[in-house]
Amino acid sequence: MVGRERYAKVPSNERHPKLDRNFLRRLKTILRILFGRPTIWFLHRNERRNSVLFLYLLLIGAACFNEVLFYYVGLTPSKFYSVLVERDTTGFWNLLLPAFMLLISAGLGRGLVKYIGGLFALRSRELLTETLQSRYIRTGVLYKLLAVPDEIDNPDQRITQDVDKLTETIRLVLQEIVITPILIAYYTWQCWNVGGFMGPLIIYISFLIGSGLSKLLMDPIVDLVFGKEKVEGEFRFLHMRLRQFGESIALARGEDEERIRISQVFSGLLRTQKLIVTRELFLQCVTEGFTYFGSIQAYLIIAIPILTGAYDDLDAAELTALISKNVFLSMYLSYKFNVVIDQATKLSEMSGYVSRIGQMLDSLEQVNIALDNIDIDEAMNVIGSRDSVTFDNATIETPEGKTIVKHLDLEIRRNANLLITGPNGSGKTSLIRVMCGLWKCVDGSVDIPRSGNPRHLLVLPQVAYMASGSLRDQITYPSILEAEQLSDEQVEKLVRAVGLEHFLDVCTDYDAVYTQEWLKMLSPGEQQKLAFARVLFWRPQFAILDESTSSMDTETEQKLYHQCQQIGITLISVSHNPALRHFHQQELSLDGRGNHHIVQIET
Ligand SMILES: Nc1ncnc2c1ncn2[C@@H]1O[C@H](COP(=O)(O)OP(=O)(O)OP(=O)(O)O)[C@@H](O)[C@H]1O
Repeated sequence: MVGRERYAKVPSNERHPKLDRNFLRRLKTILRILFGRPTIWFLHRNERRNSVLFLYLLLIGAACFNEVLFYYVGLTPSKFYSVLVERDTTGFWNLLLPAFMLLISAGLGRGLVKYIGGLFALRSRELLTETLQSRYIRTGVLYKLLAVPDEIDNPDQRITQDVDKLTETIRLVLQEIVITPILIAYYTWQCWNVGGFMGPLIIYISFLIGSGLSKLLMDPIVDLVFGKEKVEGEFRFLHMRLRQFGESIALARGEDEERIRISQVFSGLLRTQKLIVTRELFLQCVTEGFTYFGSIQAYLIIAIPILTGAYDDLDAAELTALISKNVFLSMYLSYKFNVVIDQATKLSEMSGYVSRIGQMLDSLEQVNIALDNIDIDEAMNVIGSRDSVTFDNATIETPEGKTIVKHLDLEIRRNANLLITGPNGSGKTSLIRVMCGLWKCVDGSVDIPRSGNPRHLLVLPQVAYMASGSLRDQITYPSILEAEQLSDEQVEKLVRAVGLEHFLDVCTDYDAVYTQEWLKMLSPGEQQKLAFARVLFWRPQFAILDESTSSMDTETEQKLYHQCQQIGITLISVSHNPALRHFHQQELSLDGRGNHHIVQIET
């Protein structure tokens, strides 16, 4: 209950992510997924979380080492100035080899930091994606999240794209957040030593002005990045629909209409992107402006002690070397402050992604907690059962509150097939949703064979679902394990039984995996036939056929119904086809206004 209260309100209508407490809470949740909870011993049992932690520590270690190398690279010019002003040939040659070695090491170090950073981002993506998927693709969650459109927009985009972008920005921010403060402290101390307190003071003041300006310019970008990701999702969704319904659109000559709609969404997307680019221009101008100012600032800083006589005792070579060293130190210090400002841009992008992933995690947490606390069957008013399907005084409504049926008392015993009829929209499929636990009764209960086992209850919808997989997988769906047991002879027997023998010439490899191709290899009627092979394979106690033979030729339809009867499968059919009536013993007709009528069918 505590957990439920904590996640009680998912701000689904939240549109403007801010760097506020909500952002920090969500970031904490995401970091916990990546690194786990902090423990006394630092490390925990989950190997993959350990590896993210290990990669992160390695990244920080490599980045620190690289900074040490960079420090020596930065001091090298001052040494060259010193020997060149003195015209010291031996000193010059002695400097050359170590300088080259240093440059090569620094180059390698930089590459290594990027490489480890890449591995860290990849590992983080793996953990975050798998966490989201395991919470999202779960009984009771997937349908709920997709069925309520306002719950979460484009979950697919959040998992496939936003996670990737988030882990990339997290890598950059987490790397700099540790390294930059250490470097700022170190270079401040060094600058102070060379140029006195005025040096760091000037740099700090210019940083404060710069960061104030960038904060001002950053806030609107956060909103825009968030909005852009949403429109990006809509744009991709419209293109996905084009691919999915290409034939229907072509038959209706709807291409112009589709293009106009997509162009409208795309224009909106471009407008948002243009705004982001424009706003980022100002932010970039401030950032870059401060970078250039840093180079002049370095000379201003060293001018103070030189012109006030603090270094009058140095000769020309020593003074040149000192100027060069100071220029490097103060430029690098200002550069590091610019990195801080730059991180602000990264943070603004990150908050957009944290918000989108965080929202999804919140919604999933809320649904998952509800599922964990409640017995699903009981929550759906579906009681695990005996040998029949029973509606006991069941009143069913759509989620919008439209009454489908009131006070339904009905028992479907084994071998007493039921035909559900009624006009379109009267609620025939809704009854099936209730039988499968997707919707719940508002009153009364439904008693069905224990859900989740295709040997007890199998449902075939009107639009056959072609799973991604092999021919073997299609037949044994939803069980991959069963597919591994299915022999070639069984595959051929079942495919022939549903009247698809010609397909065996097309699909000769029963283990070849197809995804989209199923929709092109088989017509809608053939897809229904292949889906029906599942009924013959599983031989369930009850099969719910929701117009699942409507596209088949009459001969095959009759043959398959006859076969089910012979095997002893109890059928619950939704159909408008009077030729199927004689396969049933009773008929439930709905009128669409909440009334129903049950009649026994004479055979
Ligand atoms: N996911 C949903 N969320 C909310 N309401 C829904 C949903 N699906 C269907 N409905 C509503 O429930 C009513 C019944 O729909 P249902 O699909 O059960 O009808 P049906 O009798 O199977 O229709 P058809 O004969 O056209 O297949 C419809 O009027 C529709 O408005």
